[in-house]
Amino acid sequence: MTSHSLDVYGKGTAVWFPDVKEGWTSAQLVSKDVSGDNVKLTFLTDDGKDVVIGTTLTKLSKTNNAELPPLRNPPMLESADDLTSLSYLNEPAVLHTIRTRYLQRNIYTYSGIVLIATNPFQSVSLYTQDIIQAYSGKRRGELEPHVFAIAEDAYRAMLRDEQNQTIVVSGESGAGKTASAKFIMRYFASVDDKDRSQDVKKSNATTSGMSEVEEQIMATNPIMESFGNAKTTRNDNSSRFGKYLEIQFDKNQNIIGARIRTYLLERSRLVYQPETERNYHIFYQLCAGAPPSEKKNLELGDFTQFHYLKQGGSGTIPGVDDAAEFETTQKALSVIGITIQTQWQIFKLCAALLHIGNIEITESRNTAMVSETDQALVTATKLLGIKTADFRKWLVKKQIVTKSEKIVKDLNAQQANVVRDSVAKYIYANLFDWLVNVINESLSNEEVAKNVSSFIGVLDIYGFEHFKKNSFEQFCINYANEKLQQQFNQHVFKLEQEEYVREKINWTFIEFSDNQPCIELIEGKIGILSLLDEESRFPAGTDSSWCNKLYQHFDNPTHKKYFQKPRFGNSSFIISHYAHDVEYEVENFLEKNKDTVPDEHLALLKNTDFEFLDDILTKGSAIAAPAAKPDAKRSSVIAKKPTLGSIFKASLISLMETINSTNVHYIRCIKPNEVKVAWKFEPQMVLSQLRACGVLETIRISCAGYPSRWTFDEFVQRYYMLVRSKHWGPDTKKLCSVILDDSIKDPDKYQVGITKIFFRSGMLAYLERLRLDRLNECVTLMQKNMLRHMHQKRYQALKASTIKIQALYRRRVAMSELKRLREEKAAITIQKNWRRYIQRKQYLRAKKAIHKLQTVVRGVIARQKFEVLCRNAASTKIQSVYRGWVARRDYKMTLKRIIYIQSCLRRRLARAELKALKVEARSASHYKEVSYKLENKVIELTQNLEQKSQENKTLETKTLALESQIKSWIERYEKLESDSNNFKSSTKQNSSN
Ligand SMILES: Nc1ncnc2c1ncn2[C@@H]1O[C@H](COP(=O)(O)OP(=O)(O)OP(=O)(O)O)[C@@H](O)[C@H]1O
Repeated sequence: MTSHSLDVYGKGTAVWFPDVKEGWTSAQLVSKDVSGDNVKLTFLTDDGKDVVIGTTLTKLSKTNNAELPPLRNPPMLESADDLTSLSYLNEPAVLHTIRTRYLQRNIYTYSGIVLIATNPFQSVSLYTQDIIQAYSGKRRGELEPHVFAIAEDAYRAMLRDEQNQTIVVSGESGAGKTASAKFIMRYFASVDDKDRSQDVKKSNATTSGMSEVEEQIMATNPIMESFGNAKTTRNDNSSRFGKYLEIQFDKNQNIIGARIRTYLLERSRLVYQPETERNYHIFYQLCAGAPPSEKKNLELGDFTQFHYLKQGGSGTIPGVDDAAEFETTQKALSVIGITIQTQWQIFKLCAALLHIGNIEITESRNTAMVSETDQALVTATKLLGIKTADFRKWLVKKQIVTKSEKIVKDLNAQQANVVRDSVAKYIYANLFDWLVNVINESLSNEEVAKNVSSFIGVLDIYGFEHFKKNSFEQFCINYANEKLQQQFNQHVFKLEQEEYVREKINWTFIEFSDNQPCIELIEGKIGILSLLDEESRFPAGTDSSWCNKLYQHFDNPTHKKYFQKPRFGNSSFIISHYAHDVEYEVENFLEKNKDTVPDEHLALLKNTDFEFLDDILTKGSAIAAPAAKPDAKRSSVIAKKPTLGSIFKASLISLMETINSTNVHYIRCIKPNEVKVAWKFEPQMVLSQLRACGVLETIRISCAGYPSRWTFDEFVQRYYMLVRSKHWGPDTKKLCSVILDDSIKDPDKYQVGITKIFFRSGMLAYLERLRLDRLNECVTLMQKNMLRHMHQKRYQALKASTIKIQALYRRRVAMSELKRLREEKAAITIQKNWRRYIQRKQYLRAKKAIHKLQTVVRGVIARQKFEVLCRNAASTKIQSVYRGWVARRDYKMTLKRIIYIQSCLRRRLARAELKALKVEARSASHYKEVSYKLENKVIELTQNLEQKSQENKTLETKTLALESQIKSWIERYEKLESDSNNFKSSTKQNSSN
């Protein structure tokens, strides 16, 4: 973890403070006070508490700012799928990222070359055939982090580099190692590699889509789990052994075989299980699933019948049907090629072990006793094919061989129990080894071995363990983890430095705390293990004598860093492992290390009538001591039986040789909570595992170098805005240099390689802050421009609207003007017509007046004539004619009056109508129509006028006719007058005559 200058701690800076419950809690710097040498920083935590840090600049520079809280990453990095892309690579950042992702249901996260897998404790849909196919052919990083990506990576590396591969899966019990290893196996067995030529693809595929050998490899899982897994408090299906499975490929990349190597099977479980735990599954399966006849033969009953099965008090596992599991185991054994007959021999041996456990050992006067008729003893020896009496004898007695004689001594009950259990453990361990051997022979025979071109190994091994009470098992497990951690560190640094060299950047060797001294302390020539072996070989050796030797050798300043004697007591020692200090109780170390079975029992077992037992003892032992190099000086009996410690050391050395000859990939499984509840994240628990699996240590080490690296393209894409646009161009490397020169003043903070830029820790966060500031500036500028643009748009819209309104208004005014003009024109026309009409009327009136005058004149004349006629006593005819004329004239007058009145009426009507039409015409919408109407009215009126004039003409003609008649009447009247005159004159003459 690198420290950061005080400048980085600006107001608002997010940091982390340790928290008892959450591991770390986030806080923000709310005030920073630097006066002279004094520094006062006040932080406000997320849960509302103030934290004040008061220090001095001198102190800070001395401690390299160690007092300052670790910095929190910018939000965009906080759920990064690779921890190495975090700018501040510190413990809280790592924890927070894994936690954030886990709560987002992302169980996988990369930490550089490591895949961190956080157990979901729930079935997740991440392992379907579609997903398997999706990862096929993809490079790591192309898709979300996944166990398949690691498997694919290993496969591709094997093809590309023609190098064997190893995937190391580690983690504490229940973290998901076996689950991950099985997903990897399934991936290889069922992936359909697109790059593989069609003719070699799964040529001998079965109905499952897998080849026969792939099915066999998958079948190893139920077998190994039945015989090597058990229910523990931490995991219902806990593997009680380490396993390295080599999946073997031929030159066509077909899986052609497999080979299993196992490590340190927990033998003690066979004879003792802590509360709530179980023995190996196979025993419960056998009791639940064996047919009645077999049960009878093997004298089996319910599991509660057996001491070795009922000590934990937990015979069943929720959700697990042991009888059904028994069937699965049998099927798997058949798939591997173990005949039904052999299978029942295996089960017979298992039954015999259960009966051994039931042999009752009593004690009398400090001497162990076993009844001759003990049913369990009889059944066990019957099933094992050994002599009951001999077996009984060597259960309660032991033989001490000296140079001169053999002495037989009684054992007490406790010792006898140890002997009984050691025989059972020995047989079971050999059975287990034999099974592994058979599986290997079946999956990788000589023929296969000849064609193996490369392999991918999957190491499913127990992670670092530290409990309240730690014993031999934890010691071996932690020793293995020390070895693996060393390999991991070396690998990471090798890779790291290879990359620095490849990228041609200046680098100095990064110092890291190598755990070699700790390994040396354990496995060295005069190390803890060799002292243990030595003590185990001494007949008088005890745990405490061994412990004292340890103190003598290692409780000194030279070893202080890795070995300590506890302050109280003399029965334990502390080893400072890379992950944790662990205190080991020495009790039973020797016993467990020796794991001895008395020679008498060995001999007895060797002489068995049960051929299968003989077979497993021969083959099993062969595996159990592969690399043991017995010391020739030691007694022959002991030399034959290497200690468990030496076996483990030898197998571990061999494993490390294998691993070191391969290209290694790492999966660290994390158990997020103790109660096995889905999606529950207990930060403290995860933190301790991250420490234990070396993730935090690796991160700490990688921070010493250049932990963050970006390709030029990636870098330019994210940070191009940090420089002016005139620098932007297609040459990304050049642009990177410009950005870096401009942004980072201290050249030690980064290095430019051939394809990448390497940054010191914290630099990305710094660049992110610059980027954010720049974006904020841009945002302000954009806001300004946007506001201008918006106002401009609004102004333009307003202007356009105003112009439109103005145009509309003008149009409306013009329209009304037009309307007015049109109305005016119509009025003029009406007036013109009206005037014409009036003129016509006047003319007619004048004409009528003339006629009237004429009539009057004529009347006067006629009247004068009539008067003359009257006066002259005109004839009655003339008078009557005259009266008739008067009557006609009156009639005519009346008629004319009527006509006049009618025309007046019509005129009034026309005027009213015209007025109405005018009103109508004034309405805008009907203007045209009304004007048409008016025109029509005018036309109609004109027509009326014409009709009237026609009528007038008729009247005129009639008047003329009347005039001519009057004329004729006048003429006749004049004639009549002349006649009357003539008549008068004749009358006068006559009278004169
Ligand atoms: N990826 C996963 N998806 C769903 N469940 C899982 C996953 N990984 C682990 N588990 C669950 O966690 C349980 C414990 O896992 P597993 O047995 O693999 O742990 P382990 O690390 O091998 O433990 P041990 O060291 O005790 O053998 C499994 O039985 C399974 O229920």
